[in-house]
Amino acid sequence: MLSVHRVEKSYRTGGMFSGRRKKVLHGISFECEQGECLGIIGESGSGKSTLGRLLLGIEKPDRGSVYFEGKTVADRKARLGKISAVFQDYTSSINPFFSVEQAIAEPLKLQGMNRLEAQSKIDLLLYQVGLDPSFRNKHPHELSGGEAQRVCIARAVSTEPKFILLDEAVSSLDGSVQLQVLELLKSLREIYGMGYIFITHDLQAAAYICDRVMMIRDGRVEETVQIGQLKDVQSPYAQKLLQMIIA
Ligand SMILES: Nc1ncnc2c1ncn2[C@@H]1O[C@H](COP(=O)(O)OP(=O)(O)OP(=O)(O)O)[C@@H](O)[C@H]1O
Repeated sequence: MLSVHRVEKSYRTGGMFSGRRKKVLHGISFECEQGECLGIIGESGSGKSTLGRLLLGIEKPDRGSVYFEGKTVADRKARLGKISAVFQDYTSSINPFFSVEQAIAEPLKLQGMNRLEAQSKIDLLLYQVGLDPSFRNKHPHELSGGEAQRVCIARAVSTEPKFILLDEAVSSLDGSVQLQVLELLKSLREIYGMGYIFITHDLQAAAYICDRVMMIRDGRVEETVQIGQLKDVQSPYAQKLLQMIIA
């Protein structure tokens, strides 16, 4: 379904005229099946968000390729409405001048849905993410972090994508709100059957929601493991991450 072949990415370092580059991703390959929740975990700076941007097709790899349903994600048509994303920074993810209704309606309009259909879809989505209809006319500054992230999730789900990329989507939320949003993501996955790519530095959150986790270190895949086999990880780095949860 989502297939990544030997992607490499580097960025220029030391200013515009510097020839120096830092390699961030070193030949990463993996696959993610329809309906699967794959966690991508690693320490800060390991390249998780860079990999996420390549999966979304918003940045191109220097080498290698990302295919979704057999087509390259570089082709916007191949991914429009089929892959969506929720980021950590929910406050800047929503246009501050938009009401909740307008924010959720935006991707539906892009898909050509008419106003009447969009209205009933927004009602359903608000209900599914646990927000009552009075939220329709609120603006981002009137929402708590958890409420704003629910709006971002409603918008990401609105086009019924095959995949949602969640980049540190619960990391800024308080413990209990984080758990509520993870529960929400689980229930939406049951309703819509979509897959998640769950990028996080938090192995505990990944263990809660993912079927499988891929651990990356310095831009390389260190180990990939089914959640049920987490305690049997082999590499010292994976064992260290595991120890951090147990401790
Ligand atoms: N646009 C960019 N230009 C230059 N360097 C970049 C760019 N994006 C990322 N990097 C560098 O690539 C490396 C990996 O960054 P990335 O954000 O992918 O890591 P991460 O694992 O998501 O980290 P975090 O958990 O802190 O968000 C870092 O050293 C970062 O400084």
